[in-house]
Amino acid sequence: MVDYRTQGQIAILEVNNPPVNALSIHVRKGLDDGISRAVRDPSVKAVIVIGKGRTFSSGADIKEFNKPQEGPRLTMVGKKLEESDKPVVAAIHGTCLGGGLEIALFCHYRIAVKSARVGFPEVLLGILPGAAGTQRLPRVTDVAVAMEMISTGKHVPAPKALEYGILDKIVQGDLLEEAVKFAKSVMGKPVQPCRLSDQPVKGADRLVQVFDAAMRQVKQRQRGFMAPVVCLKAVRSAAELPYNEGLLRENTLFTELMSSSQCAALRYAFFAERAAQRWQLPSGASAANTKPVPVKSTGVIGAGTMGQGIAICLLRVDYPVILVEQNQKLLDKGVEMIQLAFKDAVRRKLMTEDAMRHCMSNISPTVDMQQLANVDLVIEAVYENVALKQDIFRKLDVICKPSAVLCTNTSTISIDIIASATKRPGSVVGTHFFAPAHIMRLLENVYSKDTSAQAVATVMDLGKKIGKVSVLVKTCHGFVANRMFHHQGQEAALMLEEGALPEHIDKVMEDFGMSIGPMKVSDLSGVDIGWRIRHEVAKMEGVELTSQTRFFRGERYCTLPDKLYELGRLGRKTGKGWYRYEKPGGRVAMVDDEVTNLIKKHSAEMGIERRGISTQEIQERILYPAINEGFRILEEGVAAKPEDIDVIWWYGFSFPRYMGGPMFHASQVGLSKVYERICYYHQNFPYSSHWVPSDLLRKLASAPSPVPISQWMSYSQSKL
Ligand SMILES: CCCCCCC[C@H](O)CC(=O)SCCNC(=O)CCNC(=O)[C@H](O)C(C)(C)COP(=O)([O-])OP(=O)([O-])OC[C@H]1O[C@@H](n2cnc3c(N)ncnc32)[C@H](O)[C@@H]1OP(=O)([O-])[O-]
Ligand SMILES: NC(=O)c1ccc[n+]([C@@H]2O[C@H](COP(=O)([O-])OP(=O)(O)OC[C@H]3O[C@@H](n4cnc5c(N)ncnc54)[C@H](O)[C@@H]3O)[C@@H](O)[C@H]2O)c1
Repeated sequence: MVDYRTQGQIAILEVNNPPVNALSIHVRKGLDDGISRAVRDPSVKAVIVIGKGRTFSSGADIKEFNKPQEGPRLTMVGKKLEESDKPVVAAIHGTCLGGGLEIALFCHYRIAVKSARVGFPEVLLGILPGAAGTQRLPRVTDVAVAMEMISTGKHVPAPKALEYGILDKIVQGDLLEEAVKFAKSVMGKPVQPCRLSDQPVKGADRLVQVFDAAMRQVKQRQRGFMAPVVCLKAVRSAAELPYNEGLLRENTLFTELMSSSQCAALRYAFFAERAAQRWQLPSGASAANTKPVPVKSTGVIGAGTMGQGIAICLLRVDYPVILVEQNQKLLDKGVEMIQLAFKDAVRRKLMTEDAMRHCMSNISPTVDMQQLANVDLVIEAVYENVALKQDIFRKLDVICKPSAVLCTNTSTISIDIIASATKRPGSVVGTHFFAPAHIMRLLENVYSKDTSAQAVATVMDLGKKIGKVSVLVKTCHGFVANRMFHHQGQEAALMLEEGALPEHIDKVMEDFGMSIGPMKVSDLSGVDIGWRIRHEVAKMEGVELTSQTRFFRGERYCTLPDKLYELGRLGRKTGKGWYRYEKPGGRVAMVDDEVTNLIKKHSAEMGIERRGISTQEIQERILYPAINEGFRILEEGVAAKPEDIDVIWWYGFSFPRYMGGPMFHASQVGLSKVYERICYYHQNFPYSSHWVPSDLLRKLASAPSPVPISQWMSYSQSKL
């Protein structure tokens, strides 16, 4: 796990723990033995710590977190490195994260290649750097930088780390050769000035202002999330206490966080997200045995809200995009909006002017679908209308080359239905982006009964290339995300007519931890989207939905969202929806009396006496129907595992990751309790089928002891 060798008077400790050199027990032991041996050996005059493979070190081994600590502790190993009288140089490439950076900070010098990145991502796991990181970083760089890095977990590129004083030098060429040269240059120099534990905290005189400002930011950015707050307190203690006392304080805070439910949720999230990438089809084809179609050119059909965002995603990573619209006016508008989004990114320093010009030069706008003849992959993003989508796919079948992957961004329509319009259903696959498509990280990829493994591999790979988190699900109406979210929308509307207001519902859910409440989400996606879906379904079933409709498909139906749509209040894009915005496309949601009056008038018309609705009721009526639907989705095999559902919620709906997603949340609340409340609402609202408890939930809730989330699927299969 750590190879020890000498090169002249230099000892080299090479960490070798693929794939990312996590500091597992054998690595800590290897480093401990290695430094002792180097210190003992009189012929050794300097030491280099370096990582083999793709990275220096990704930090502590997260898989060891729930187990009793064995072997030397990281702080003990670090202390030995620091106490060595022979200079110790950390030679960094790839990533140097968490415990990896702590090890580097115990070394007397740090050099790195330009492409390296350093950081303390512990906060994203709900903990803090617990091997002296909170005490040592503010001694090597300014306390403000330390607070920012530790409370956000952001990776810092090597040139910035050099500027911050975290690195001593950036080297070019072979890292080990450069490290040897560097080690020779410091051989024999006293190491005492390089021991961070002896250094004062930098910028301690500004501690109070820096701490207050950082705390304000953290609380505003990440409401309810404990770890960043505790991280800041730990760094503050570095400036307030002597080094050894600071270490004890860090340890106390670390232990507190490590045992929290938020940390458990975030560890779950870390592995769940990676597990989602290991997709498998019922045929046995999987990520491991399927190659994607090479994609060099792309097409997007529809330059509306979603088409624009999707095109931006593709252009940003250098894919040429043929953008197709139904007429020149809408095409020009779409291109203009894309340009505006890029300009905004330039203004916010997220890209350079040159990069923007390059992206724009890669768009070929057209109203002629024939231009798509040679593209490798097309994404359709026209209105949510079955006949229209089928017509488009019929044409694509004729126009596109045989190897092309034909994707649809439909948010609800079964991929089977769309694919059936072509003679190559194997090439048709859902790529469900979330609004705003160039910002939201989720890509819900959807396979039909015919989708080929290669088409699936292609869209999963595309997701990675454009920086999305992809989750693969089986087709059905609404897939996973919208199928679950739909019930939230229904319940929210029903609560509005019973007595709640949009701002109440949003406040409760935002206090729960959602970054924006469901009514604001509806405004963001567009009130027309839901309207189109409901009316499309009604049309297919030969039903006319009117302002008087109270039941649809045997279910209680609330016409409020339809009334909003009929007023032209389509959400942010028209500057009015459940809220008022400063302008069309505006972001600041303001309570609008017109909406309050509309809701109250609607309740009166429906003969409903409005009542106060408690926080608990709002929370449960928003979350539990979605959770119940999540269990049905698992029962039907639409999602392969609960973890996939939770990934969809973090990235598609900004569900607070530190609460683990709706399915993990249910497991924390206790399935028997969740089941009991769902039964209660089912009794009270018998005309809403989303309250009919799922069989899988019932089975798991009645298990003799709680079934861990990782075993839900195997438990349910064993009970079939
Ligand atoms: C217990 C008491 C300790 C007290 C002391 C505290 C010490 C310290 O302060 C705490 C920490 O360091 S906390 C740690 C702070 N550090 C972090 O939070 C860094 C977390 N890691 C990352 O951010 C990314 O993995 C990298 C950027 C390193 C690589 O990204 P990439 O190239 O896209 O690759 P990828 O696909 O992401 O990973 C490849 C495989 O490696 C696996 N794995 C990865 N890291 C692991 C780890 N630390 N561990 C175990 N496994 C880890 C990963 O699961 C995956 O496995 P799979 O079976 O193939 O699925
Ligand atoms: N808006 C969302 O939040 C969201 C999220 C995920 C998925 N979706 C889905 O994405 C799709 C598009 O939604 P949107 O919100 O971008 O709609 P939109 O109304 O903003 O844009 C649709 C665009 O398609 C164009 N179009 C229609 N017929 C066309 C044709 N024959 N050829 C070329 N272009 C044509 C329209 O002119 C329009 O510009 C829908 O299927 C929707 O369900 C929307």
